Amino acid sequence: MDPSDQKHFTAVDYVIFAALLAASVGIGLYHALSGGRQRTTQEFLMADRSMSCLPVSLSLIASFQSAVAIIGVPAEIYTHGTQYWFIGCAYFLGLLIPAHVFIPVLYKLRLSSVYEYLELRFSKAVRICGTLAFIFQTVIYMGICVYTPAFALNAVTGFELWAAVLATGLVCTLYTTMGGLKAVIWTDVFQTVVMFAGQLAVIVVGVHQTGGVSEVWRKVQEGNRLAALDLNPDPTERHTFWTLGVGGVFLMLSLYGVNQAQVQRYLSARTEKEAVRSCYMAFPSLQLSLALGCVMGLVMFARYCGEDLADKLPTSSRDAMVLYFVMDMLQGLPGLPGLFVACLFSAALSTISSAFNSLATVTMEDLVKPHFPAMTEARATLLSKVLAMCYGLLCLAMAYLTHLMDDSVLQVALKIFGMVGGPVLGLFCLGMFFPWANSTGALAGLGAGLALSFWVGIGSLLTRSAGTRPLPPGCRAALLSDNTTSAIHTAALGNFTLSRPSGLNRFYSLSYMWYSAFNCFTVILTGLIISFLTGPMKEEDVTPGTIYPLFGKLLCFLPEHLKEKLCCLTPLGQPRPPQHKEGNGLALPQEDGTSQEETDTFLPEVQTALVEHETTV
Ligand SMILES: O=C(O)CCCC[C@@H]1SC[C@@H]2NC(=O)N[C@@H]21
Ligand code: NA
Repeated sequence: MDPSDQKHFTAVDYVIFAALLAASVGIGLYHALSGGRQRTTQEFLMADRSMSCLPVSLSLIASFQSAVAIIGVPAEIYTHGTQYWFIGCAYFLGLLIPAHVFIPVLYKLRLSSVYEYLELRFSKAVRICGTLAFIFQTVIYMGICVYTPAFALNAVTGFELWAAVLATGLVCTLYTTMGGLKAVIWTDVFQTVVMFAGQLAVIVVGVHQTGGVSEVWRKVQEGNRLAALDLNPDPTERHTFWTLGVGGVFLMLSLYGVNQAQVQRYLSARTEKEAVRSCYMAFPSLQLSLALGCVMGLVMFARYCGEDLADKLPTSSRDAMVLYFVMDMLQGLPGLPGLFVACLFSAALSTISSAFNSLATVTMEDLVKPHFPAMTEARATLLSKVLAMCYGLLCLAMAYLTHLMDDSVLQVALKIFGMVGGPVLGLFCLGMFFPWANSTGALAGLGAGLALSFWVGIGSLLTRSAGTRPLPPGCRAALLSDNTTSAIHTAALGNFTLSRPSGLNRFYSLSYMWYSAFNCFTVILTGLIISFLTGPMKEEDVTPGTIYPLFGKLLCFLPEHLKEKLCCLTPLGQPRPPQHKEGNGLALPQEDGTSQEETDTFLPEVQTALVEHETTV
């Protein structure tokens, strides 16, 4: 890249970027010195369960909208067209099911770690496996999130790579360690606003500099970037309505239904209704952030017509190109490049802080506290803070590994969610919807799910399965300028049919958008088969409140007596006929027989069961 193309920041830009970091630290400091001053784990990890739905809903967006999406979505649209936008269809069920299936079950159990559910429903071993899977997935994902903004910045502006990574990591560790979940949620709110502002600025300036909306629309149409509804049922087709709209639902459920970072936000809400409302309020913000990313990609296409700017960039990665486009648009408008960089780092910080905090929570609740029940509050809180710091340093190391991957960062992130989040989602579905499932089945299911998902995931990396090659560059204006160019493009389009993979290669070329669904079903199927082979659980052996009567709801048209016969169809929260269970089984009668619906508070018998269970362990 010749020096004339190097984009530079003005002093104003650095001031805006520094102001963002300072504001985040300020919010963290405020929550460290106000309220209960983060002296208990209930406050540090659960925000005293006092949050209202607005900050929770914005924090839900921020947790999984990082620089990966800010850079990755425009790069995706630029390269492959707007097919990816259909993932927005997955947001309906992707948020409705968490709101009406997962939250009602998880909220009433008043957990701190979502993996406590796995012990209540199955066994301690299943809980530990779920926790370890989550830690593995989140540490890798954090690495990508820290590395992405720093790498993109460095590629375009020469901004010192490791200075940016360290700045991000340290600032984030600082305010997360000081202010706990309250600080993380309120910085998420602030950072989400900065994120939207930065993307909007680029779009407005970009459209203006590319000749206005009609000009952008014309070029985008000619470059055939506007994807039609692709109903191709082929599961190896990378992006179709089915892989994005249906496969995407399972991706959303693994994140917004059972991921610790999101569940912790639901559980930090004042009441269950506030938690459900925050899910509904997340919907428009999610659609807005998806739209901003896609429109930014279209404007970028109208500007460069699909060229890869190889002569201007040291790397052919489309991700870096997005930053080049932004600096190209905002150059000469002092403060705006700084705003966009602030937007990029806001996206990264809000995701990384959520990851730190949720990692510290599950490590404390699932791995430490069960072995040190007598630990004092002060020591537990101190240990939580030390953990947040250790995870911060660990993710800087993961950032280094990330730059070894040459795939688009969005693709890598979504693959990780599918490979690990999918099996964990399957574990929770097995537990909530199938009362017969036992812990042997759950462990076998999780093992099968992870084994298969890594086989497919690594297989697809090794075979570099063709997948969908990028659409050819070019807007008609460029084409018409030179007949030979159009001849070359026609030729390129001509042999554009993909070589149909066969046999095992077909298995490896399964679209990464199907990983979540595929792995989820593998876990459920294997889990049920093993459970029936090793003696299915009886309804009365299952801990009260850990089952969601899915079939009861689906078959609500059946007469009551038939439902009773099918055992698991007692609707959620109906008083169970009193029965006594000897031994250390978790099943205990509900003394007062109140329906769970009425009690938004902790189920007393589950509390005693858990304590009893732990003392006998
Ligand atoms: O942006 C990231 O850090 C991760 C990539 C996006 C994760 C998924 S994609 C569907 C859903 N919508 C979002 O905004 N994030 C999640
Ligand atoms: Na974020």
